[in-house]
Amino acid sequence: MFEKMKRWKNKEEGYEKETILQGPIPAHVAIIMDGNGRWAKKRALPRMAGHYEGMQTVRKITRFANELGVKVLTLYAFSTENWKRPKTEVDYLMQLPEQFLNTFLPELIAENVQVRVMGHKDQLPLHTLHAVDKAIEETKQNTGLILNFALNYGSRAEIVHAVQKLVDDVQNGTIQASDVNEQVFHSYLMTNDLPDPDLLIRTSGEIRLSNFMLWQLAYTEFWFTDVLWPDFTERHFLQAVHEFQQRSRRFGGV
Ligand SMILES: CC(C)Oc1ccc(CN(CCC(N)=O)C(=O)c2cnn(Cc3ccccc3)c2-c2ccc3sccc3c2)cc1
Repeated sequence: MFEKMKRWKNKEEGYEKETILQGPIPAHVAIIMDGNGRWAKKRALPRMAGHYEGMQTVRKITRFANELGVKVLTLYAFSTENWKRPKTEVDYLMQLPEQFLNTFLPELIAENVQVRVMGHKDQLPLHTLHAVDKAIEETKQNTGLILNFALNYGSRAEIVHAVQKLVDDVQNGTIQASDVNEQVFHSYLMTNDLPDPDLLIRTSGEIRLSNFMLWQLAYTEFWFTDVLWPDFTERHFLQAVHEFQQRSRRFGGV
């Protein structure tokens, strides 16, 4: 009994922030944020309540990742195509970024966070686009955590677009076909000035990549959890980082 208790205690201790800070902190964490709708349904709430709670979790985890010393946090708001959603929900979703930035931008600036967008922001409604461009502009000098939102992002489209640009450059003589290697190819991707993710987290029990960063995740540790995104806490984030530390220790070993 005592042994069991001790093991359980150690398990608990494994996730203390102080313990985690003694090990390697993943420089780039990518999160597929999934489960807002299910969270709302479980509580017989409208789906928008799930998105609102999901946005609160974005705020909480951004703050915590920055505290831990994570360098890049890439967030993919995994959402089925908007055309499948009722108009009220799409309208709500499109105003959520402004609400998020209006209340959180001052804190992001104070925390030296740099807001970035990866993907096609031009398809956002003008009012959303203005809020996003303002946040990018007002934080681009910051040198702390890079908060990178994947918007209207698809990895295969990103790779095809990189190939198209590469072919153009070979044809117009900018580079020789023989010069092309993995580093050159990476420079044509949207993440060309970011390190590959060290840790990928996906919530709500889905075990899929959903066309997300397929090239960049080649050597990334994956951590899946049944926890729904609105229920995701700093403690879950610590569990994922602890797991990452356990694995990278083995990676170092033979
Ligand atoms: C710089 C950043 C703050 O600005 C933007 C951020 C995102 C978008 C694109 N966007 C909303 C519009 C759309 N494409 O549906 C989504 O990707 C999308 C789809 N579901 N959810 C709900 C959700 C909320 C929280 C977690 C997962 C999903 C979101 C969504 C809406 C508002 C916020 S705020 C922080 C995250 C977030 C996510 C546009 C601008």
